[in-house]
Amino acid sequence: MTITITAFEQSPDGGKGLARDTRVRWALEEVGRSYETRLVSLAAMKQPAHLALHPFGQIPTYEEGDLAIFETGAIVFHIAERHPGLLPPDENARARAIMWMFASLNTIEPPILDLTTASLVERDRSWARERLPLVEDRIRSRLGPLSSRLGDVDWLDGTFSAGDLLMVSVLLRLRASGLLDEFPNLAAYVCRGEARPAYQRAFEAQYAINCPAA
Ligand SMILES: N[C@@H](CCC(=O)N[C@@H](CSCc1ccc([N+](=O)[O-])cc1)C(=O)NCC(=O)O)C(=O)O
Repeated sequence: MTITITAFEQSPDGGKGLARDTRVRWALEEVGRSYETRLVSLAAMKQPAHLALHPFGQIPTYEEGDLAIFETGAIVFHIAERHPGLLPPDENARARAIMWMFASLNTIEPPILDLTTASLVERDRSWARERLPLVEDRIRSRLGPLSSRLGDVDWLDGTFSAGDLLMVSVLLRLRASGLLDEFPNLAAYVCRGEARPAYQRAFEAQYAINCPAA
């Protein structure tokens, strides 16, 4: 059955691959599944047709037959459960890969999202300059243990998994801040993820939408 995802008609990042449809594209490319993309404008996201699919009026969503789901982590997990290549067959290794999926979204991403808020949404507030270093230090308090745990291996738990896909995707958003460079093994880990042919196909697909002339 055809898989259809939704993505920004024009991504606010101009095609840098930071919007969450890239994570779903990457997962589908890793398992070799083709998919269609329905592009949605910011206005259309808030209209009944899309809200019926995504109660919060966002992207991405995932449709296949009579299944329709939202929430990137759930979509990636759904893809990983139904196709080999993103979760190991060994039960304990599979549980650890799922652990890293949750860790990326629940432990690592929240302070990174807070940095986006602090540096973009709140930057003109009187207290913004005072708050920013606190936000950055909360990110460092997560990156430090993650860096130590990764050490000098390629992936978080043996072979590449959906846990790495989501962790690399979360860390990618930090690159512009310079914080990632304070942890060279994490910066190298992100580059390893970006070097994967599946990621490159996913990136090119979203880039082609946002920069068709290029
Ligand atoms: N928890 C949900 C969050 C989904 C979400 O935040 N979607 C964003 C796009 S990806 C987040 C995102 C947006 C923009 C950039 N960027 O760099 O420009 C990066 C990431 C969205 O639809 N925003 C429109 C809205 O909320 O009205 C999930 O993981 O699926």
